[in-house]
Amino acid sequence: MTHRPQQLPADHPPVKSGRVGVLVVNLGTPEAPETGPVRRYLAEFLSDRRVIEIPSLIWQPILRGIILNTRPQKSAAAYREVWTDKGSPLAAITAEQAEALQARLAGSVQVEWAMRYGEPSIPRQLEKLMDEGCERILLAPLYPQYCGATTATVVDKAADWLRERRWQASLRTLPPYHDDQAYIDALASDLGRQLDALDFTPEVLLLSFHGMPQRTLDLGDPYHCHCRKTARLLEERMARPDLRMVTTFQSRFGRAKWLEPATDDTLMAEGAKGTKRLAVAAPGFSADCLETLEELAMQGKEQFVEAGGEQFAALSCLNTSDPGMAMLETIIRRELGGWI
Ligand SMILES: C=CC1=C(C)c2cc3[nH]c(cc4nc(cc5[nH]c(cc1n2)c(C)c5CCC(=O)O)C(CCC(=O)O)=C4C)c(C)c3C=C
Ligand SMILES: [Fe+2]
Ligand SMILES: [Fe+2]
Repeated sequence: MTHRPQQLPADHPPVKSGRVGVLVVNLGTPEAPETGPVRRYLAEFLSDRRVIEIPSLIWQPILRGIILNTRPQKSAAAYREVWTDKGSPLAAITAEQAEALQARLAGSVQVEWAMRYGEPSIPRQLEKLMDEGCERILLAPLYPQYCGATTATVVDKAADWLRERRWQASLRTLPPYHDDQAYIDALASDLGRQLDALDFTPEVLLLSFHGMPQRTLDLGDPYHCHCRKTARLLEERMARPDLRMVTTFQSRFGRAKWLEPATDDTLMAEGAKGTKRLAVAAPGFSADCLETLEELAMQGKEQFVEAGGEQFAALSCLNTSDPGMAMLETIIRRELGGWI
């Protein structure tokens, strides 16, 4: 058979090609700090089988019958405490990170951002990148520590989109970077700067990571080990012998046993045993969000002070700081090797 150059029909859309896309992804957030939007967000999030590993037949009645009738109102009130004129902090900061990354990577790649739950969705943004001619796409879940409930579910969502397409883009995924020198250096420098700018000298620096059910560790999820390794490397890198560093897990949900020690219990225990000055950082969160701005900075302060603590500071996440963006540029450029 002879090969003939392909002829596109006259009404075929123009074919752009050969570009490289980067899609940065974070968890997701409601559209507004009101009960209805928070219920929609929680319904999607808490129906993910990677997040709640209970058979649907048992879990869905509990979710629909109890949780979605009680939690949205309470969570909406918490979201209102941190909402900004640019919307949810998590979405606003993720958008700014994508913009800053686009400026750093200049013309060679197109950067977009997505939320795993809610909008802008992963399929919508992958579609946008492909429409712009990106046939190679790096999917970058901004979770330094790998977890089935976060990293894997981003990849699942992208794979669902690929499955529906005749013409697939080539996808790569950003590996976890919990022990990457660029990440540890960025945290050490940014947290060091923030600690030095405080008007008091903390005795304790709490490193609070998002919690997970203990069962996921027993089943082999590397999340807990990744958090512990980040904390160990960070402590070594910060080299502050006068600062006691303690690793904890926050945001316990439901009745099952979660990873310990819990952040809230630890804050109360520190206050009760005479620690007066404490700072808390959340190295596993790429962007400030409800869990850092409300749960740590507001509730955490209350827990510490009520138990006897005196001075408390919640340090910012890397967000769009120079060390944070330089780190993201480094790890993303490395993963784009051979593509740009
Ligand atoms: C069983 C429930 C949950 C698991 C497992 C879980 C894991 C997990 N979550 C994050 C990061 C974030 N979680 C955030 C909010 C949030 N998380 C849960 C529940 C679980 N998370 C709920 C119900 C909520 C919503 C708020 C509330 O009602 O309390 C956020 C913030 C989102 C925002 O809009 O600001 C982040 C970020 C990680 C990294 C993780 C596992 C490692
Ligand atoms: Fe969470
Ligand atoms: Fe929380």
